[in-house]
Amino acid sequence: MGLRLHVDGDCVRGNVTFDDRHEGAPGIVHGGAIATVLDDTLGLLLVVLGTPAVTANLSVDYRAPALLQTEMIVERWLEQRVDRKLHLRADLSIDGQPVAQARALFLAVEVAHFEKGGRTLLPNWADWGPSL
Ligand SMILES: CCCCC/C=C\C/C=C\C/C=C\C/C=C\CCCC(=O)SCCNC(=O)CCNC(=O)[C@H](O)C(C)(C)COP(=O)(O)OP(=O)(O)OC[C@H]1O[C@@H](n2cnc3c(N)ncnc32)[C@H](O)[C@@H]1OP(=O)(O)O
Repeated sequence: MGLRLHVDGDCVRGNVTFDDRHEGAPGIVHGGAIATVLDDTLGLLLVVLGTPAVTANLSVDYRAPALLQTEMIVERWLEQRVDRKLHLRADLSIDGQPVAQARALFLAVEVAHFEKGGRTLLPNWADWGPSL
C-alpha cells in the first residue's frame, strides 16, 4: 500500500496511496483495506507508547469516498489510557478532508501473548514490557 510512517511526538503520521489491488466499489478503496491500514498502523503507535497490545474493538466511520491512486494522510494518537485499556484514534484524510475515522480499544498484553502464534519473536521483544 506504499504506507510511509513517521513519529511526531506522541502521534504517528504517514502517507498511503491505495491502488487497483485495493478496489471495492469501482474506483473506490474497499472499506476493509481502509480498516486494515487504520488498525495495523496503530501497531506502530504501540511501539511509540512502549506497550504490547492487541485490538479488542475497532470502529470505523467512513466519511467520504476514498479514491484510488490518491495520496492520503494517516494520523494516529492515544486518546486515553485506563489500566490495560488503550483508547486509540486514527484518521485518514485527503487534503485536510476526513475520509475515515477510527476509534479502537486495544488491550495491553504480555509479550507471551504473541508467542501463541508459534513464531520466533525478535530478541528485543523480550525487553518489551506492557508498562502498565
Ligand atoms: C523495545 C522493543 C520494541 C520491539 C517491537 C518492535 C516492533 C513491533 C512492531 C509492531 C507492533 C507489533 C504488534 C502490535 C500488535 C498488533 C497490531 C495490529 C493489531 C492486531 O491486528 S491484533 C489482532 C486482532 N486482535 C486479537 O487477536 C485480539 C484477540 N482477543 C484477545 O486476545 C483477548 O480477547 C484480549 C487480549 C483482547 C482480551 O482478553 P483478556 O483475557 O486479556 O481480557 P478480558 O477479556 O478479561 O478483558 C479485560 C477488560 O477489557 C474489556 N474488553 C475486552 N474485550 C473488549 C471488547 N471487545 N470491547 C470492549 N471491552 C472489552 C473487558 O470487559 C474487561 O474490562 P473490565 O476490566 O473493565 O471488566
